[in-house]
Amino acid sequence: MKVVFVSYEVFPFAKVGGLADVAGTLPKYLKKHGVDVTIVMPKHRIVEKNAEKFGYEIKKVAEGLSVSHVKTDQKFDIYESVLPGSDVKTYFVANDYYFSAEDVYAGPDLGEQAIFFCAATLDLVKHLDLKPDIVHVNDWQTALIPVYLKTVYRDDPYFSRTATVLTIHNLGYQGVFDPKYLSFAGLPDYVFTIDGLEFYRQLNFLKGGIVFSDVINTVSPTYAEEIQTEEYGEKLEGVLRMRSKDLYGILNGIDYELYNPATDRYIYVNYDVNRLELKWENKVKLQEELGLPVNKETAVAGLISRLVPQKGLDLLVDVMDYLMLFDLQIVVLGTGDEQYENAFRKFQERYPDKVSANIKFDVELAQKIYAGADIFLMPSRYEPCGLGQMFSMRYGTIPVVRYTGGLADTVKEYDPQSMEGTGFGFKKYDSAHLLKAVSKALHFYYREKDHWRRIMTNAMNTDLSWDRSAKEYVDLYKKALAKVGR
Ligand SMILES: Nc1ncnc2c1ncn2[C@@H]1O[C@H](COP(=O)(O)OP(=O)(O)O[C@H]2O[C@H](CO)[C@@H](O)[C@H](O)[C@H]2O)[C@@H](O)[C@H]1O
Repeated sequence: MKVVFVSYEVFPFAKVGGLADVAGTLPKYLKKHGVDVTIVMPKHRIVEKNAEKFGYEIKKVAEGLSVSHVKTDQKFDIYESVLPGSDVKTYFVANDYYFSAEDVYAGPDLGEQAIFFCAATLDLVKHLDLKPDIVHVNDWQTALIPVYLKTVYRDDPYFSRTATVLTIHNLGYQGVFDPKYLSFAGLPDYVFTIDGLEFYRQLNFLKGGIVFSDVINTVSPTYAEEIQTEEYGEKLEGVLRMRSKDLYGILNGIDYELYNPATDRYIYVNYDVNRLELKWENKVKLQEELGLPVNKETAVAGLISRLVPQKGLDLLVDVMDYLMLFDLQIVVLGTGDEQYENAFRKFQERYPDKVSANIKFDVELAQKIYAGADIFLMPSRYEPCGLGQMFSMRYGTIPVVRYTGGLADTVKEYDPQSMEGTGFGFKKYDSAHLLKAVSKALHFYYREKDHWRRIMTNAMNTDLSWDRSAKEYVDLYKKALAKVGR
């Protein structure tokens, strides 16, 4: 089975959030399950900058290609590389006007960029003669591809046997633009209806993907259910309910080779489930590096996140002063909305011995926190899957989460009777409940050390690898093929 996997972010070429992790890992595991997969992504400026750091080469394989259907004179080149740690070919759509901003989501015009990328991807597929059985697109930036295929390419024999799969990593980002982009895209007017891409008189790219893809999935079973409700549906619950027969939930995994405390080259000291004492050496080194008082006994809670409303940070901000009454250090790593960046900076000023606010994007420091912290905070308002809690469990760092979406599917409340469970959490979106969950975790950390060890062991022994989920994607591809009569 031939799959073209399309994503706006792919780690390590360019990463902003969890989408990049998935796009940089799932294809490797699909390959292990016999799928012939090729990745396509934009050649963002950062891609070349990351080459040396992450040890890959990138070379031009075609140039000056026109983009079909789009009303533009801009041409594109194709570059090629191989996903590090695998033999998965990766192709890049290169255009200096659209993809040369410092930041992946800056650039001249996100709407035009996405349109250009989607249309160019289909030209790239033909130019390289990739003959895909499946085009697998991810999130709104790539969601127009199924729209193109089911409209202007409808009668093109090259794609007549190609099925489409849309994975929704985050319904909170839909790509909503002025209707005038439709003519720029060269898409027919008839798609601009309530059953198509129209969304409150605007154009909604993700909605296009939901309507036109053969099958759709989200990144956890719980989130697949939640998004069909008003509370989590982000105004798309109606169309998602209409497609519910074709809507699935497949839990993400994490890269077990890259994220392994026994071999991770970014962390201070390697360890595993049988050498947990070494984990605390990571804590001490982390405290030193961040200028916090060094004390192996003190509980350290980490938070690594895009600093946006989705992540439930208002709950944390709300209870920070109370949390500071505990013997607890809090290490934050993130960038995002100014209000949260400033809030955490202020807490660091107010509690310099207890709070370390690292307002930056730093993959190495992230690993050091996953390894060095005792507790990982993830009180999300909603969470399609969440990778942070999985990385932290793999490193024996106990998650404290709000049980929503993928957090509910991956973290199990610890039960001291059965000694089963991998973390602590709460359901109601309320800061008092977060406070209670953190104090429960601290109770076990300080007073029930045997139990704490057991929770760490349970967390580290949980299977969060991609193996299981990659197989589910293969089944999903088969369902998509059945939809096009194959
Ligand atoms: N400042 C920083 N420095 C270094 N690393 C940082 C960082 N800020 C965040 N990260 C990293 O970015 C990733 C975040 O992934 P998540 O899945 O937890 O959330 P995100 O909302 O981005 O992803 C969306 O897509 C994924 C993939 O499907 C879903 O799991 C998730 O629920 C959905 O919201 C992690 O690898 C984390 O370590």
